Amino acid sequence: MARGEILKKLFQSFSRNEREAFYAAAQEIIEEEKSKSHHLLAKDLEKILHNGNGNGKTLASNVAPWHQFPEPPKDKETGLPLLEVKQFDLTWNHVILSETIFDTLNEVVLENRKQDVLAAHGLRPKNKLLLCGPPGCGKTQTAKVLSSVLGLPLVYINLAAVFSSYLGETATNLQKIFTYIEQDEWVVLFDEFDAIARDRDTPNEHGEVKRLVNSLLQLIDNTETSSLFVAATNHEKLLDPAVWRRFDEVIFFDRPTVELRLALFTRYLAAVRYPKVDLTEFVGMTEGATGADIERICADAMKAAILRGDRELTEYDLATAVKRYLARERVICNSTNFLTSSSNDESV
Ligand SMILES: Nc1ncnc2c1ncn2[C@@H]1O[C@H](COP(=O)(O)OP(=O)(O)OP(=O)(O)O)[C@@H](O)[C@H]1O
Repeated sequence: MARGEILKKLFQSFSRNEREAFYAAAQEIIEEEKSKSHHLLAKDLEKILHNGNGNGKTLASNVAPWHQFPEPPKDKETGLPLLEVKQFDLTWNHVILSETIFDTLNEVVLENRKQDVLAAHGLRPKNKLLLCGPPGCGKTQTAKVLSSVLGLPLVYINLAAVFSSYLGETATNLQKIFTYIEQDEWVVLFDEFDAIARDRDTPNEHGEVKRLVNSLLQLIDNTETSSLFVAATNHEKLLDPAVWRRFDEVIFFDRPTVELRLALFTRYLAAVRYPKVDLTEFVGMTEGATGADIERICADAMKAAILRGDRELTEYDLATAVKRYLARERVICNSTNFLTSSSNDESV
């Protein structure tokens, strides 16, 4: 329909208070912008239409849900979905990162937002990121924030689940995933990227696995969508160095420094008052803790204060929570040492 006609429909439906007709006309405008490849404008309009003034209420709450994502593909053997689609409403305040990582990610966001401008100069944005580092240091959280700030849904793919015991089936699963992804624009998170390399050390399988990694990276390179691909791994050393080179950016999420631990404590205690607590003491006691550890310590301390009926957190609450964390770490460390030494004994 000509643009003038759609605009007339939009205005008429508004003046007659016909919500469904208004919604339909607005949707037509969004589709028209998409067909002109004005994807960012279309996304912005969609957001305004569906989230209104940010109070979470949908304009057309009595109409069908705004965005029905297509049904995810499933693994033939297990019948389990190969991916999940999620939407988040997070900002950069929801992840505590070093300045260097933040700057790199900001650059990636800018390039992806302005991909039309780059394309006009024959350039493409960085769209393949490899996030490495120990568990609980914010890799998944970063992918969620990236999807939020780019205004795109997050497609979550756990590669450990995709890698079927039959390698042939794995290739089919990857193909199914990319057929799905090509239907729209997303941030795509391949979690446990090392699953490709893990437990497959027989010479034959190794060659096969290499082919799979290459085919996955080729699928990413050749995809028609302008999605952002993020791979995350806790075991980057298991990956072939040649794989690293295929990513536009490799970002290492290390355990947080003193400054970052202080920022994490401050972030995760934001909901309570603690005027008599000196956080630096606890920051010092938690060297080696991850973001997830500090989040748990803060939650434990806050729960203790709340259940006691206090509105203020005390030194004692935090000290108890930190001690509990340290004890837990000792248990984990001892049992890992025990498991390692007994497996060494067996091999002797
Ligand atoms: N840098 C961080 N800033 C803010 N929160 C963090 C950070 N790191 C971890 N967290 C908190 O810990 C939770 C777990 O972290 P996340 O899942 O992002 O870790 P991960 O590195 O992806 O670990 P895994 O490899 O086990 O998936 C997050 O949901 C978040 O609440």
